Amino acid sequence: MTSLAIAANGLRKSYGDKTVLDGVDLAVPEGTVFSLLGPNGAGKTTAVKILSTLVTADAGDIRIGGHDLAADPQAVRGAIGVTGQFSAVDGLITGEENMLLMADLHHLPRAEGRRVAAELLERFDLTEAAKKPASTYSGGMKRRLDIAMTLVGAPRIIFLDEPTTGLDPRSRHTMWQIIRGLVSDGVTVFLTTQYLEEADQLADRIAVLNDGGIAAEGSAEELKRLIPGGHVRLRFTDPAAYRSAASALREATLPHARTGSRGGTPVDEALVLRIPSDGSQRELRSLLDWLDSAGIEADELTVHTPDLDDVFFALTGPAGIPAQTKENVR
Ligand SMILES: Nc1ncnc2c1ncn2[C@@H]1O[C@H](COP(=O)(O)OP(=O)(O)OP(=O)(O)O)[C@@H](O)[C@H]1O
Repeated sequence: MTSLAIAANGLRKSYGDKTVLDGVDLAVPEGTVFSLLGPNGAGKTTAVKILSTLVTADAGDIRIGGHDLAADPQAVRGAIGVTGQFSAVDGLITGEENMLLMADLHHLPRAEGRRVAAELLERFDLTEAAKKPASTYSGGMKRRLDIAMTLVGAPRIIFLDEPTTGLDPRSRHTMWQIIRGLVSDGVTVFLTTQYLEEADQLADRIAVLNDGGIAAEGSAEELKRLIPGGHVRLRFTDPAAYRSAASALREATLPHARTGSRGGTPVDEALVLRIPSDGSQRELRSLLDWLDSAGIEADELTVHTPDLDDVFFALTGPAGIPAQTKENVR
C-alpha cells in the first residue's frame, strides 16, 4: 500500500460566521500531484495555509509526511515547502543571496550552502542572473527562484499555491516541467490553480472544492466522465453514405448510448453524425462492432469528451443551471 503524504479528515475552518471549510477530507499518496480546484473564495488558500501550519483549523485530523500536525507542527514544517501567492523572494538582494539566506535558515554549513545554492540556481537556469537583484527578474524568473529557495531544505512535500498565475505560456510550460521533475524525484506536490488545463496536465488526482466541501474528486478523466456531453462524431464525405448511416442509426437502439436515447443525431449539413458516448474503451468497442455489422464506414471518427472547464462549471455553478458543454477533440 502506498503511504499518504497528506491525510486530512474532517477539516473545518470558519472566519466569523462564514464557514470556509465544512468537513473536508483529503488523501494524497506520496510522490503524486494533487490539485485542488475551486472558484475564487472557495477556500483553497485557506486549505493550503492549514496544511502547511500557517493557519490553525477549527477541527480535523491532519497528518503530513506521517507527522500529526496538531501534535508536532515543527516536524511538519521540516517536511514541507510552500511557494506561491506568499513569495519568499526578497527583491532587494540578489538571487544568490536569497538562496544563501535560505541555506542559513536551514542551518546548512557554509560550504554546503554554497554548493546547494549553486546547484539549484543552475538547475533553474538562474546562474547568469544570480548576481543581479531579484527585483530585476521577470515574473517567471522570480517563480523559479521561489521554488529553488523552497528546495534548499529538500522538502518531500511541496505546496504550490497558484504557481503559474500571471506567467506567459512559455514560462508556464517551464514551470510544468519543473513540477514534473520534482515528482519524478519522488516529491509530493499539492497544487492549487485557476487553470484547469494545468490540473489536467499535471495532477494525478483533482478535487473540486465548492460550498465548503469537496464536490467531486478523481483523475481528470474520471471527472470528465461525471458530466454529460461526451460523444463520438462520424463524418462522411459521401452524402449517400451519410444518409444510409443516419437512417441505420435512427433504426438502432445503441446499447452503449449512455443517455438511453435512440441512435445518433444528425448534427448539420456537414455530413456529421453524433452518438452519445462516454468515450470509454468498452463503449467504443461496442460502437465500432455495431458500425461494422451495420456496414457503416465513416471517413473520420472522433471522440469528444467534456473538458475540465465543463466539469468545473457543472460542479461549481448555481444549482439548476445545466453544464455548458463544450466540444473538445481528443
Ligand atoms: N484571515 C481571514 N479573515 C477572514 N476571512 C478570511 C480570511 N482568509 C480568508 N477568508 C475568507 O475565506 C474565504 C476563502 O478564502 P481563500 O483565500 O481560502 O479562497 P481561495 O479559494 O484561495 O480563493 P482565490 O481563488 O480567490 O485565491 C473567502 O471568503 C475569504 O474572504
